[in-house]
Amino acid sequence: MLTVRCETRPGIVAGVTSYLAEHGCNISELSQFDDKITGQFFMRTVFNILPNARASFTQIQAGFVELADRLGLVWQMYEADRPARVLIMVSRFDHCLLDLLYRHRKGELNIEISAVVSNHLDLRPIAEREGIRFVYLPITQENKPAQEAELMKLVNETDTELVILARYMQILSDQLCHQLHGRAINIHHSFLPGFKGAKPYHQAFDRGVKLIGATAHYVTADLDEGPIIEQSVQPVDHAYYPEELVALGRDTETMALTRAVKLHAERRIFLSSDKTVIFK
Ligand SMILES: Nc1nc2c(c(=O)[nH]1)N[C@@H](CN(C=O)c1ccc(C(=O)N[C@@H](CCC(=O)O)C(=O)O)cc1)CN2
Repeated sequence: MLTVRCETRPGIVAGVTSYLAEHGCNISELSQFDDKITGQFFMRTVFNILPNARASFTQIQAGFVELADRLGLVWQMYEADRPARVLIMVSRFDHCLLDLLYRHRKGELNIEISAVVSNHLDLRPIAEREGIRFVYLPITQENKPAQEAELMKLVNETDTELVILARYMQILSDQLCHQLHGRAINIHHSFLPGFKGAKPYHQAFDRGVKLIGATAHYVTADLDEGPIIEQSVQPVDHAYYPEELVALGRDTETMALTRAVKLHAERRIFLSSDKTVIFK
């Protein structure tokens, strides 16, 4: 797989596809977007190296540098089926963790789970039952910097590519958000931009909405403001009390988060300033 982003200009698609064809590759998937507002160009290509190709993946990767520099590309080339290494952060709610573990076990998510990290012990049995390392990092205002440093040490030691906040209920510091820029996904239990912060289902009940939802987004220092990846909604009516909205919300949350993780793991998402470009 090859992902590319750059200032838009003629000849990028032709240059890239010609290079791959000349090196004995067959393109099986190609998506592109030319953002006329930002002047940015995005492309994702899936290709296979034909049996009679004279170049190996490593040689194709190395040979691409000259073309990429000439076209001013920001690019990455991957072994398409290499799983993305993820670390899952949880607090006390288990529904998003259980759904991710189930989809992973069923082979629906091309991920490798390096650890489950929590500020509570409630969900340790779930992780241990799956044979996944569980790391307990309780958070207080006093120990937050030290605990976040422990988290980053774990992220680096395990070569984690994506941190998933699966209803993790502590606010990450600005420094940690900067360190995890573009590689931390949170599930917010409302249809953003509505009902930010804590207790969105009670806010929804008080407002009398007819739809509730959940939003998976990249984590930024601005709470619930990160670039949106996936949203899911469900119809409700006057008969849904807050506890019923919470119960229904478990469906929208798991659906939005799992889809977002799948899109990230398949390298289908590009960050474009404070928004996303996604090739589904
Ligand atoms: N820097 C960020 N950190 C986190 C974000 C984010 O968008 N940016 N999202 C949250 C998840 N979340 C909403 O989706 C959320 C979680 C917790 C709170 C909150 O007020 N927490 C209290 C403590 C609550 C507790 O201990 O149970 C607090 O931290 O003071 C608001 C929103 C995850 N982190």
